[in-house]
Amino acid sequence: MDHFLYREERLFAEECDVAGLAAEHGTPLYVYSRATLERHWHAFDGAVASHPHLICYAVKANSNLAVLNVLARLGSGFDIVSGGELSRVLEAGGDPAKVVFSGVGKTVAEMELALNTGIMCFNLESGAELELLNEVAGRLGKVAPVSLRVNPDVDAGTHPYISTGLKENKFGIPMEEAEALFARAAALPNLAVKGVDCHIGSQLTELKPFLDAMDRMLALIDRLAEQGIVIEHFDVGGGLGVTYNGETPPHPDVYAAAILEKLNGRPLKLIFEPGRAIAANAGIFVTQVLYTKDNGDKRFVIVDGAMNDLIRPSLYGAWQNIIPAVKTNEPTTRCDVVGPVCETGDFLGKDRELAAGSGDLLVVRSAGAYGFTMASNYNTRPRAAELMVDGDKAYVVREREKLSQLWQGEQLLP
Ligand SMILES: Cc1ncc(COP(=O)(O)O)c(C=O)c1O
Ligand SMILES: N[C@@H](CCCC[NH3+])C(=O)O
Repeated sequence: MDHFLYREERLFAEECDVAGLAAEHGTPLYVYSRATLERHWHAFDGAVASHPHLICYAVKANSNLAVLNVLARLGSGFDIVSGGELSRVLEAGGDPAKVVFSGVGKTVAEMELALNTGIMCFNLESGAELELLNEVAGRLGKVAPVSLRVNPDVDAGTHPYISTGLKENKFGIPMEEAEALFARAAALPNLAVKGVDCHIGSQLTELKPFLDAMDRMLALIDRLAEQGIVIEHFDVGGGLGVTYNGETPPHPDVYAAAILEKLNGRPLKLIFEPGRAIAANAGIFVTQVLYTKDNGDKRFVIVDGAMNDLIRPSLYGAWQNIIPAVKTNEPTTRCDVVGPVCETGDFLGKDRELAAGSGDLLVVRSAGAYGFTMASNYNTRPRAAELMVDGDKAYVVREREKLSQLWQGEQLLP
C-alpha cells in the first residue's frame, strides 16, 4: 500500500498533509514514511523467512540516523562502504555484528575501526586489500572475517554509471583470479574466509542478470568446496529496482524464490544488501515554485529545490515523478522543472505536464534513496531539512542546514 496518497486534492504522507508539513518546516524538504520503510524491509525479510539469512540494508541509499534506527529496531543488518557509515550505524543503535563492509578503497583507519568494532564481514575487492587487511588485523591481534567480492561479468542492463558487475567496472575480483585469491586468503593467519559476495548493479528490473550471476557464483562456491574452502554465506548484494516510471521489477517474494531455487539446497546463509528497494519509495522531496518563465516555446518552472538537493535527474538523466502537493483545476502546461543552480543540467524533470504557478508546492516522488545522501552544498546552498512521518506525527530527523555551518572550519588569511 502506498503511504503517499491524495485525500481529496491534498497529498498526504501517511496521516500528515504534505502542504502542511511544508508550511511548518519550509522547503526544500525531504519527507520519509516510517511505515513504508518498515513494510519494504519486512517484504525482503519475509521473502526469505524459510532460509537462514540477513538483510543488510545499504546505508548509502539513505543514511539518516532515524532511518537507520527504524531498521535497526527491526533487527536489520547494514552494508557500509566507509568508516563514516559504520559510525552512523553505531550512532543509530545498529549491531556491528550484523555489518558487512563493502567498497574498493578501504583505508587502514577504516579497517582498524571495523576490526575494533567487531563487524560481521569485510567484503574484499582486491588482492592488495586482502594483504593489507591481514597485516592490519595481525597488528591488532585479530582475525578478520572476510568474503571476496567476485565480479561475475554479467550485464545488469542498467544505466552504465550504476552497473557494477561487468569486467570493465572497477568493482570486485575477476572470476579468473577468484580461486587463487580465496586460497591465499585461507592461508593467511589473520583472515578467516566466511563468504562469497557479488553485486552487479543498481535499479535492476529483470531477474535474469541476478540469476546469471548466481549461476557463476554458485559454480565458484562448488569449485572452492572441492579445494576444501568451505563457504558459510553467500552475499548476493543489492540492486533490486523500484518503480519510478512504470518499471515492473520483481517483487522481493519472486526475487527471493528464484534465488532459493538456484541455491538448490546448498546450506549457505544468504545476505541481501538492498538499498533503493527499501528507501526510494519511502521518501518524497517537496519543493516550492519560485517563478515560471517562458522562453520561446519552452516553459520553465523554477523551484527552490535543485540538483544539489537531488542529483539523480542531472547525473543519470533519471526520471522521477513530479506531482502537485495540492491538485488544482488550472490547465496544465508542458514544462521543465528546474532549480536555481547555475548549471544547464540543473533540472528535476523535463517535459512534464503540470499546472504550477509561483508559490505552489511540487513533490518529487521516489526520493527516499540516493536523494539526501547525494546532496551537496554547491552554490552555497544549505542542505534541506529531513522529516520522518509516523502516522499523524512528523519528526524533524535532520534540521535544515544553517548558512554558518557551510563555512565552519574555513579560515581567512592572517
Ligand atoms: C556493494 C553494494 N551493495 C548494495 C548496494 C545497494 O544497491 P541498491 O540500492 O541498488 O539496492 C550497492 C549500490 O549499488 C552496492 O554497491
Ligand atoms: N546513486 C545511484 C545508485 C548507485 C548505487 C551505489 N552503488 C542512484 O541514484 O541511482
